[in-house]
Amino acid sequence: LKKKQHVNKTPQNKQKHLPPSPPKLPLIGNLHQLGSAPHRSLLQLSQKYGPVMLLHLGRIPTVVVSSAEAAKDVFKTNDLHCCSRPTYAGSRRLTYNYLDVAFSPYSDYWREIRKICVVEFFSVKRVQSYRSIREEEVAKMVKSISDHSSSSVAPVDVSEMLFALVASILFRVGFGTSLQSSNYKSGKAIHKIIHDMETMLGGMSGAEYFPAWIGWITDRVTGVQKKFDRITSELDVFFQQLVDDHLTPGRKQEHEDIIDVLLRTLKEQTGVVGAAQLGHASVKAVLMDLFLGGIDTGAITMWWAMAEIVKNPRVMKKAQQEVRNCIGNKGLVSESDTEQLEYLKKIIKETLRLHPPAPMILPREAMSHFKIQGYDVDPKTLILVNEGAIARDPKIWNDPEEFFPERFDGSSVDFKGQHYEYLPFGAGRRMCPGIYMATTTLQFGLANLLYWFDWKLPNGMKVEDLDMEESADASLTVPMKNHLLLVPQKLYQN
Ligand code: HEM
Repeated sequence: LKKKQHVNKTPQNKQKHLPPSPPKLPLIGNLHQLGSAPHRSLLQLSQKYGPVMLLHLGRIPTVVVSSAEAAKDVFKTNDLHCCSRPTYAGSRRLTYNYLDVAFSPYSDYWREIRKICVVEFFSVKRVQSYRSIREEEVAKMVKSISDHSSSSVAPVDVSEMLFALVASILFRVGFGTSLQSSNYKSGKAIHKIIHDMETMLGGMSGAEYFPAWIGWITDRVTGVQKKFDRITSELDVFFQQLVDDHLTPGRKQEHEDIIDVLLRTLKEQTGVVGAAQLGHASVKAVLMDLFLGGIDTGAITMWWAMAEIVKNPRVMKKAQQEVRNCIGNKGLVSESDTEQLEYLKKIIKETLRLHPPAPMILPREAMSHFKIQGYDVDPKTLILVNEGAIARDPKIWNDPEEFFPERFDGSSVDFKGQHYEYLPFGAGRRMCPGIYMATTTLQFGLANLLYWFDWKLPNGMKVEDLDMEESADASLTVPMKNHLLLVPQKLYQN
């Protein structure tokens, strides 16, 4: 009998053409080389070992990709071979055993839940339907900055303010509740809990990297697991309460929020009232994605954008002129106005190039054998694409370290996953579904900050003194190391 041929049969070890690897240590492999800012350390390693490297993170073989061509091999040519996510104890607990979208391995379930989310609440129509919420929340932020600036010359903490803005919008759109009425209340509290979760997920726990018995010991020693479990349970109580509230008969509904949409979809799909009970874990898992993926990415992008704008007075002046010419003395920036702000859009693009909030994208896992730039990749290999490094590659970008929004003048490069030199939202089947939701908030929030206020550094600080260092705590997302403190000066009366 002839043996069945598989298209992607894994070659025998000796025939394999594996990517170059830095030397590794027993047991930990190359883990010690990741450091606290993995996108930076991996860039340095790639300068020595090339744009496709094979590392061993403890027991996990990991291919690290740092060039646009290699990223294209991953996200376009071989997307179907590697569109799964690795399964680790931390993400399993967090996602109710992978009932979410972001961490779920590739499966029929993932295809179905992602489709529901994309069609039901990431669509342009649905995002636009939440416009009045964004307008109200931005107006509240403008008012609170105005009140502050009329009574004080002290700086405002722009970072926390932006966390509060994005979280307030997401809480109302997604959860049908206000941030202030939740336990988290402030941008500061939200920032802290998301940061804690992401640092734990980014660093993962010993159990992921080492054989089970050592992992168990390291986790006990570091206390990571205990903290992780505490926060996960706290969030579960919060999400369950939200689901229960939404099921209360006669509940007053401000609009159809994402929980309503999910509960309705579940009911329609099963056709049986009450069967939605079965799917509550799926609803909570999706809420967890929105909580983790939908707040800090946007807040961090606006935080970096404001820092770059203040650091580059030429850019601030040009952006302010644009928005003020467009709005005039109308006294109101509406969301439709922001569509015309071409320079502001380039500022956002440039911010996402120089400071992508998730510079390592999200890890993928190979499902079958395939090749990247001619190198063999085995099934179960972890694949990390260093998007942050590619977006600063001097072979692709002129003066890559400069913040220069004009580099996008007349350029067709966008972040929709077709330009492999620039992938702040990832690409392929796992690409971020929240792009439109995110960019709508970014444009509208920044347009208002630039229309209503001039922004100055505090205490006679010079732009050269503004510390643009990245935070280095091995988290999934990378904010600025220090909070951005700025003095607002109001230009118009509202
Ligand atoms: C500036 C804002 C944002 C950035 C830069 C960003 C970036 C990313 C990146 C890099 C990925 C991984 C893509 C891949 O693996 O190829 C991702 C996935 C994801 N993002 Fe976003 N994101 C943003 C905003 C949002 C928002 C607002 C939401 C929801 C409210 C969201 C929800 C998700 C989800 C659910 C996934 C997982 C998709 C999947 O695995 O199928 N993101 N995002």
